[in-house]
Order: sequence, then structure tokens, then C-alpha cells
Amino acid sequence: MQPSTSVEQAEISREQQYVDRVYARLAAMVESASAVRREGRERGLLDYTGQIKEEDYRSLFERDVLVDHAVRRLAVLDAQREGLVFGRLDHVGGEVRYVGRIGVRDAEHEPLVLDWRAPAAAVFYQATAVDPQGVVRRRVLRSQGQRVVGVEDDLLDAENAPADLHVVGDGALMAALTSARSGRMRDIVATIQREQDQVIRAPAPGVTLISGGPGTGKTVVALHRAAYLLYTERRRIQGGGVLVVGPSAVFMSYIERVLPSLGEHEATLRSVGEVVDGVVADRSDPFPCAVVKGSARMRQVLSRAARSAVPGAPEELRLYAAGRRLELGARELTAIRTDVLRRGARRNRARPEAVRALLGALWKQAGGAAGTDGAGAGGRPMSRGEFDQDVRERPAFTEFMDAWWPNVTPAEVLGWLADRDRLARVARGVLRPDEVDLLAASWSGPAGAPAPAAVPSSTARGRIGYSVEDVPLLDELDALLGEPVRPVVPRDPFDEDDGVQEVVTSYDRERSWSRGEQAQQYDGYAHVLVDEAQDLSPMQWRMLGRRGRHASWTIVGDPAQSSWPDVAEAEAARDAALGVRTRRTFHLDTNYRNSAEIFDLAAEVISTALPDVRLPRAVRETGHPPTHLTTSSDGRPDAVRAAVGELLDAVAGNVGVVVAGPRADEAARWLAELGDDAAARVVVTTGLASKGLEYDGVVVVEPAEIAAESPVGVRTLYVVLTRATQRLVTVGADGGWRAGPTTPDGTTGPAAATDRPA
Ligand SMILES: Nc1ncnc2c1ncn2[C@@H]1O[C@H](COP(=O)(O)OP(=O)(O)OP(=O)(O)O)[C@@H](O)[C@H]1O
Repeated sequence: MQPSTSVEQAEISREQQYVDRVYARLAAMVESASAVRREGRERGLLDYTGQIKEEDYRSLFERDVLVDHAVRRLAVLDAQREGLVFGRLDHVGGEVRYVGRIGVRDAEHEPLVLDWRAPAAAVFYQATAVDPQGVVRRRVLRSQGQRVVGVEDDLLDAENAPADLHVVGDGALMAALTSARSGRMRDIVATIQREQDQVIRAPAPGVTLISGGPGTGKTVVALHRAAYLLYTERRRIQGGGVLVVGPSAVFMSYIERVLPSLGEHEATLRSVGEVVDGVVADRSDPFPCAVVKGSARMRQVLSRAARSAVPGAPEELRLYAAGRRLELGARELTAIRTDVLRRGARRNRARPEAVRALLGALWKQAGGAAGTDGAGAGGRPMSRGEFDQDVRERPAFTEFMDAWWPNVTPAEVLGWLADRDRLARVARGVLRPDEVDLLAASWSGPAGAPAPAAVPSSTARGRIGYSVEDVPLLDELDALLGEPVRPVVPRDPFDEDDGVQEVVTSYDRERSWSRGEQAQQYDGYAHVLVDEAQDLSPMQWRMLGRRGRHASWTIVGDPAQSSWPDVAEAEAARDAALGVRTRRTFHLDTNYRNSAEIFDLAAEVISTALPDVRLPRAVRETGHPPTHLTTSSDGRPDAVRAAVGELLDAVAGNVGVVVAGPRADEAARWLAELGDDAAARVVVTTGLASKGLEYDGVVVVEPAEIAAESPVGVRTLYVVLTRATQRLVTVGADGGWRAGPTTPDGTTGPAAATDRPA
């Protein structure tokens, strides 16, 4: 029976009463956590003034732990103002349970709300009409702030439903899928589907691989999984942290709110160009150059570069020791360097070894003990120890070492390779001459590394200039070169400052929490989540592998959307990074983003290029098929403006305008005339940069150009055509791209879009 509005209103008011009770309890919890923090602060201020006795340190430490806990708790509670309670389960027999973003108990410790990640809440996501698992009705509460504005019910077990049980609403999932997109990904905690829940709650150890076509929720599910793991394995995971890696800075800001909205603040989010500390790269190299830099062959090139002579290094060592003139020439020096580094030694770590090898060669040249007769103490032959000390103390030797074996940074070594001849030498037999040309040009051009001599250190390179593809190369070099051996400075065990600082760290932690600085760089993450993994090059896999040596992994990807050409090479590198860990594979099959009409067009385009591709099923029909505007190049700006204007009227959320890379600036100029209101809702982006993102309306400019941008451009076009939730317009010289002109066998093609002149 169709429920009346008054029934729905009555249900909403009843739910509101319960929700009010929960918020009141939350306020009390916030107050008590604040009180602990306040008290801790007062004690901490005492510490700074030094008015504290030694025996108080212990209680202060305990206090510090309490304060730290209170601060973390407050951060979680503060994030839960919006839609804290979102679900209700009515069980057979009348038991009612509420599900929310965090668990809340009343003053008597009775549960008011179950945390969505708790085992008891799993049934909220798992129960279906076929398998109700003791649930009669599942209800989703829609809220604005703390106000309940709607309820959406699923009746799962009609036979066991009491007579007065009301069922209202059209279904929470459809309401969520048709809502406007704001440019930030939202959590889906109220509407997680059963097959998604299985992925989220999969056991932590090993590697969880999530595949699926566009819009199947891979990203959002992986993020909920991270929140789930932080909840169920908090101790293990908080120790090392969670690293979330995605394709670009724009993508990272698109997803950055999901974990905090689920009460989790402790993941480190990095785009693939920012994984290495101190380097921020957001520019990609042109495709042919990117392919060479990403290839596993670079490993050998870099390994040779890391072992090569420093540019301008002295070619001979001459000094006076043991009463005679000693000299090592270029050939001997090269042999010593090669020998020291041959056994996999890391260059910066191996300096003491290089010194020993030089001393050995000089001792031999001096003729050993016999040859140094008369130069030792009391006119005796020198001992080896005396000889070494004599040489080491000579300024000529120290100066030589500094020039011949300086500590070098990854940035410097990469800078050396801007010299084409040098690069050709280290790449001999590994890279082709045209590949050497590409790399040398990329590192010596205006945006590339400066000439070798001008690269004193990585900081001097600044935080700009490197491409995304350079970052794994720097990281590889870092691993090859190693940290310099530093003299150990003994610490004063009675240093009081250190003690006091330790006691008051809750302030530091609190300050860094409020500044959002809790994300630190770990090398040994406990869990690594990689999104858009199909695009990672072998060198990028090596970089990530170093950060998750002991981690469990969640890896998300769709081969049909891949922009990396050599899939087998990347898979081999991925397998090497993951080692022997157990793999668990999930495939998601429902496209929740696109309308069926939009996905049909995208599906036809990709099927032409990849006939065996496994396509998801789009669940929503809008009655709005994509349209194609045919235009000449002169008419293009007007046509794009018209299409954007039309979409701004048709949809409530954002409109994306996707162009081939070289057209990005031009397209931004076309749209500048649209005014401020429009500018706030329109985003111009490129095919590659649109990965992982979504907009309510999308205008694709010259799809054929996007498909022609690289040998795998048709896969990028597939990505682009699957970004829209509601409306899609393509604008171009013709509709030939629908026939798949860049595809291997694309002589005929689909014509799903409605053609109309611009
Ligand atoms: N259970 C769900 N409830 C509500 N919305 C959902 C659900 N599952 C997915 N979505 C929505 O579908 C859209 C697509 O999700 P997401 O971006 O995670 O997909 P994806 O598989 O990573 O896509 P792509 O591979 O194309 O980048 C998002 O808006 C997401 O919020």
C-alpha cells in the first residue's frame, strides 16, 4: 500500500526523537573529552614552566596518553555532526538497532548506535529480500545536519512484518545516485551494496585486488575498506599508517573528504607524483618519453649512473706519504670504484670502503712494510696503521676524496643524465638512441633538470620542475645511493629538555591535529591502497613496493581504462612489489555512476577496440541519450559554449569539459566568457587528468583527438565518456571517432549518440 505523506512525516518525527537523543549523548561525550583535554593543558603548562618534580613524570606521562586519546576522540566526534545516524534495522521479534558513522553508547553503556564497521552492523549491508538474515525492514535515514529529512525503506521479510510496520520511500540507492555531484566524492556509508560490502570487509592480510568497469564504485569501496581496516585492525595499522595513492593532486582532493567523513583522519593521501618526500610533481611527460621513463629498463640505466664517475672527478691521485711520492692513475681509480660498487654497495654508504680500497692500493704501491723502511716511528718500517693514518691526515687525500667520492643526491645523479653523451654511455645496450634523445631532451629542456654542474642538491632543484615520471627515478636512485654514513653524536642522557618535551607532547600532537599535519611520511606503511593501478609503470610499482614492504595492500584498477601500454611488463613489476603475499580478487559489475544511455555509447566505443572487455551494467535510465554537435574548427568555441550552457541548465551539479592535452589552455579561454556563476560549476580538464573524477554533465571536445593522443588513446576516450552522471554532449568535426578510427579493427562503429548540427 502506498504510504501517505502524513505516515511518512510521522515516521520522520519518530526517528528525529531518537536522533536527538543520540546527538545529546554525543554532546556529553564531547564535553567530557574536552574536560580531559583542558585539564591536560593546565598540567602541560606547568611542565613548561619547569615547576615539576621528577616523580610526577610518570603521572604526567599517563595524563599525556589520556589527553592524546581525548584529542583523537574529539577529532572523531567533531567530524560526526552530519548524518551521524543513517540506518535502522527492525528485526524479527521487534528488536530495533540503529547504525551510524561511529558507535555511541548511552550513559549506562548500552548501545544507542552501532558503528557501521562493527560485526553486528554487517547485516545492514548484507541482508536482502532473498536472504533477510532476520531483518524485517531496513531503513535509511536521510539527514541535513542533525535534522532527519527523509526515510527510505526496504521491506525484506513481509511474512514476519508486524501489522503496524510502515514502509516508505523509493529506495535510498536511487536517491543517492541521482543527487547532484559537487566536485568532492561523498561517502556511501548508508547505501553500500552487498557485493561492495564483501570487498570492504574482506580480511586484511595479503593483497586485495578490486577490478571492475567505470563507475562500479572501486574507489569509494576501497576508501571504505581503509576506514574498515583502521577500525578493525587499529593497533596494527595505526603503528605504520595507511598510504592512499591516486593518479593526481586533483584526484586526491576529490577523494580527501571520504575518510574524515567516516571518522578516520589517519591516512596519508599522496598522488603518484608526491609519494617521495620533498618532491611535488604534477606534470606528466609526453607519452613517448613517459613510456621510456616508466620502463623497467630504467633500473639498469640508473644503476649504472649511480656507479659512474662524478662529472669532473679527478682522474689521478698524487700525494707524498711514507717518505715517497705515490700516484694512482685513471685506470686504477676506475678499477677501485668499480670494484667497491660491484658488490651492490650503495655509493654514499660505501665511502669508508672506498677510502680503505685507496689506502690498500697506495700501501701496495709504497711497497708495504719493506718499502716504507725508515718512515715509521724511530726510523723503523711503517706499520699499516701508521701508513693509513699518515695518508688520511694529508689534506691532499681529503680533498681528493671530496672531489672523487662526494656524497651525491638522487637529484644530482638525474641531473648528470641531461648530458646526452653520458646518458648514452650508461644506457648502452639498454635504450635505443631515439629513447636516449627523448630522455636527454626532457632533462635538459626548460622544464627539465638544469645542467649537471648547476645541481648542487635536491633542495636547490626546488619543489617544481620534475615530472610525475621522474619521481620513481629519484626514488630508485635514492635506494641505489643510500644515506651518507654520518658520525654518531652521543646524546646526553641527562638532557632535561628532552624529558620535558616528551611529557608535553600532547600539545604538539594536538597542534598538528588541528593543522591537519598528522599525515607523516612512513617508509613502512601497514596498509597501502593504490587507486587507478592499471596506469602504474614498472618504475612506479618499484617505488610503491619500497613503501609497503611489510604492508597489506588494496589495489584498485580496470585494465580497459589503462594508459600504460605494456600491461605484461607492469604486471611483472607489480608482482615483484607484492611478492608472495596471498591475492584475493573481487570484480564489481554494476556501474552506479553513468546513466544507461551514456554508458551504452562508451561501451560501444571500447568494445570496438577491445572486443573481449568485461562491461559493467548501468542501473539507471534517464531518458537522455548523449548528443553529438557537429562543428567546424571556427565554430568550435561557440559550439562548446552552447553545449556547456545547455548542461548548466540541465543539471544541478558540476559540468566537466574534457579536451585533448594541447587544447586545455585554449578551452579555458573559450569558457572565460561564461561569467563567474558558470565558472564556479565548470571544470576544464584533459582526458588523462579526468581519470577517477565525475561530473553531472560532460562536454567532450573533439573525441577523435583524445583517442589519437597515444596508441592507447581509445582507452582514455572510454574513461572520458564514462565521467558523466546525467548528461553527455560530444562536440567535434565529425562523429567518425564512434567508428573507432584509431582502433586496430575499427572500420565500422556504433552511432549511439544523436547527431545534430551545432
Ligand atoms: N553503493 C553506492 N551508493 C551510492 N553511490 C555509490 C555506490 N557505489 C558507488 N557509488 C557512486 O558511484 C560513483 C562511482 O564510484 P567510483 O568513483 O568509486 O567508481 P570507480 O569504479 O572507481 O570508477 P572509475 O573506474 O570510472 O574511476 C560515485 O559517485 C560513487 O559515490
